[in-house]
Amino acid sequence: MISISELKKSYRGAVAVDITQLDIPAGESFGLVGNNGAGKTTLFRIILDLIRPDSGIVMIEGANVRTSEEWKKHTGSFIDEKFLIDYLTPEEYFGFLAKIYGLTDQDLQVHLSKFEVLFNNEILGKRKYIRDLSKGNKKKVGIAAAFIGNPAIVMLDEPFENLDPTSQIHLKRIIHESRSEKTFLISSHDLNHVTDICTRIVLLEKGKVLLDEQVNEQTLFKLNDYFSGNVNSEAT
Ligand SMILES: Nc1ncnc2c1ncn2[C@@H]1O[C@H](COP(=O)(O)OP(=O)(O)OP(=O)(O)O)[C@@H](O)[C@H]1O
Repeated sequence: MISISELKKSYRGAVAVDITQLDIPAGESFGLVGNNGAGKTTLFRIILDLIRPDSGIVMIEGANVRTSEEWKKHTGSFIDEKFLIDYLTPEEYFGFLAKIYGLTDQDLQVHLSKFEVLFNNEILGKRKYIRDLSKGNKKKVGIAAAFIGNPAIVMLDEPFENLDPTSQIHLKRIIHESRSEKTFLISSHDLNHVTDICTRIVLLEKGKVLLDEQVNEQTLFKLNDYFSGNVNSEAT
């Protein structure tokens, strides 16, 4: 369970995140949507203790992320390319993480085999440094890394961005297959994908929760209306 209370973050007086209460139960596939600048990445960064909020608390499994290290053992994430180590090859990077999480070489091979189709023969065995991979392939490395150690919680910021359509489909399959055993937090501008893989959608506007609902047959229509400007905030 992730519990967010009275969370506020502003930059030079401009609100980036303002959330009174948001609870994400274990096993939920939580989708976060919102226009550019709505506060999605800021929220994810605060949850991961990468940014200090002005006020408020984020708890993961009962541990305050600001003061505990405990949550890190069961939280995998990929927010952006800064998570990667550019001067390593993907194999070296995965091996480095495997050591941190106490995986054997065999464990790591089993893990990576789940990403074989997504990797499309472009990631492993290429003797390329991560810095020389395409944006989409870097994203694949980061996503596969987020799953290392079999974390109970996986947070992915815009995972479909820069992936070709085939890779997007493979990534959706990977997420679908592990939905029963993990809590996912996924931000995305792709309304079709996010409503397809998530069980709950939260729409942020100027840092505030504008819509919070279990995905149903109306959700995609509502979101399309909102993003096409057909409704105002109150009507959503
Ligand atoms: N380091 C920073 N300094 C100043 N303002 C910031 C900083 N980081 C974020 N912001 C501001 O906070 C607000 C929320 O930004 P954030 O990146 O969280 O939005 P987002 O929903 O992830 O947007 P996008 O869809 O474009 O990725 C924006 O107004 C942004 O300009």
